[in-house]
Amino acid sequence: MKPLYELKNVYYQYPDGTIALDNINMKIYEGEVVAIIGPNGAGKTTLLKILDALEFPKKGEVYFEGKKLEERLLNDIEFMKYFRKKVGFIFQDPDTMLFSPTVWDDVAFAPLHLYDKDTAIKVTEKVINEMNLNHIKDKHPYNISGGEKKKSSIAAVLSITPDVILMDEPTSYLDPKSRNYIINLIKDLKSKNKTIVFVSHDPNLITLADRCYILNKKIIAEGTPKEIFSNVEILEENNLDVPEITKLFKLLLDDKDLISKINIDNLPITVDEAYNILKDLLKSKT
Ligand SMILES: Nc1ncnc2c1ncn2[C@@H]1O[C@H](COP(=O)(O)OP(=O)(O)OP(=O)(O)O)[C@@H](O)[C@H]1O
Repeated sequence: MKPLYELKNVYYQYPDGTIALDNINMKIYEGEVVAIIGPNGAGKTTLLKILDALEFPKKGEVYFEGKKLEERLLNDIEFMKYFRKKVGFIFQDPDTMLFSPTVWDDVAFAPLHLYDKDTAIKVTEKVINEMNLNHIKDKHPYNISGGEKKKSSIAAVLSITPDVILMDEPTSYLDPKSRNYIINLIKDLKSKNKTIVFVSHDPNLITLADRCYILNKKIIAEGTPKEIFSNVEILEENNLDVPEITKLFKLLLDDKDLISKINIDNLPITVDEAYNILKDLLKSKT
């Protein structure tokens, strides 16, 4: 199967000399959910910008559907329209994405550029309803809460029904209920075979990924979320959060008196996983 994206030896340096990405090789397949984790300043946002063709590598190449993403290609109006409809980027800071007089106008902005007026209105209403934004649709985006801004900015991207969704910290600014909403949204998008690449520190979100990369300018590790989170040393070395529940199980497994009693292949990342392990363990003892 051909990858949707292929990055070959990608190197990116900002004009002030800061090296953000160094020798990145990566393939992303259609329908995959890929999580990017890494410490502050690791180049995660820069990588998403490169996948969205907002920036281009200074060395190396990025291919999308076999075509090399470069300025020349994006200057081709046909391709640019195709690509902007196909790939949506949800920025970390919703303020950078909301600029219209009302939330409704922000969600309608891209559809009005892509479709005829009636279709644009229909898709806008649909997303506003699906994302429960009716109560704020006539408000100015300055006058809504951080979480509502985040949801509005997500709606503004989903309104173009992109096949590929790039998300930078989608659960930041959100309370537990809204975080769960995003988790369910990602599950739903995954079930519709959307390709999702997200940057996050949230273990509940990262467990949804098929694959996970640790990035720190270079690719430090790649694997399933379970493989990555079981490697507590590599997480700590790269200044990454180890979920508390994972730490607890590591302590239990490191306890020589308990070792023979706990038999698990991978450390749990979430409370649900830990619950299932403990449930089986307790059942086997009764
Ligand atoms: N416009 C810019 N000009 C110069 N340097 C920049 C610019 N934007 C980012 N950088 C630098 O590039 C590096 C990578 O930044 P990037 O925003 O991609 O990291 P990140 O992993 O997303 O960080 P965070 O987790 O803090 O959001 C950092 O050292 C950052 O200071």
